[in-house]
Amino acid sequence: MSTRVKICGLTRPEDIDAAVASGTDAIGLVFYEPSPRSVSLAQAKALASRIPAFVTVTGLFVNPEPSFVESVLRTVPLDLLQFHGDETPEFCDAFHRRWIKAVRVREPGQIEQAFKDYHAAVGLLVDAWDPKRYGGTGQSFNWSLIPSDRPLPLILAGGLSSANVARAIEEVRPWAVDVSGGVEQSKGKKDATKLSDFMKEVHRVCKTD
Ligand SMILES: O=C(O)c1ccccc1NCC(=O)[C@H](O)[C@H](O)COP(=O)(O)O
Repeated sequence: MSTRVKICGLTRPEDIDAAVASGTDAIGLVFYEPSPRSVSLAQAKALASRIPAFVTVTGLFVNPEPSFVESVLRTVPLDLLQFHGDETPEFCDAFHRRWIKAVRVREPGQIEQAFKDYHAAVGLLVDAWDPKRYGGTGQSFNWSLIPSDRPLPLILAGGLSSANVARAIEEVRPWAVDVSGGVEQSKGKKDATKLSDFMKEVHRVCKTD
């Protein structure tokens, strides 16, 4: 088994370099101002320029204005859009880019419904629900709510770290895992040791499988 990894919420050049060196498959840049991990267009352009071929540059949005997404796309070479709010399937599909949709899981049946509603996505990201925040909460959720029948690649997020990612992969068998807070020293600043420990755990559990 091989589980892909996306590291989300990077804001510093040195964290991009560490994430790329660790072997991550994708990097997430947050375009959502209330987040402590939010990046400006200029910052994002500079960060993206450090990311080599075959590492996916993902732009994360929460209920954006279409004109904002378009302005980001004109400036930053994004490979993939991630919609982490209450966007409709039609909205997500309007930018002529590949996209994934995040679902904040709080009740049974929600993921099954999202697979139907967002069938045009290239993946479904499942994250913890929180009453106040859209994501990056550092909280996990009840993985037994994740169905085994998955019409789209499933990306597991929410409260992952080197301490639980191996168990998460064994129990959930996701296409990919997504981490932010679990590899940070403080909000928006990644920790090179935590990052490398996280990747080692993913590679260890994938090798033994
Ligand atoms: O990272 C943020 O601050 C954020 C804010 C608003 C919406 C989404 C956000 N992050 C989304 C991600 O893809 C995170 O990686 C995911 O929520 C998991 O975060 P964590 O539980 O901290 O690993």
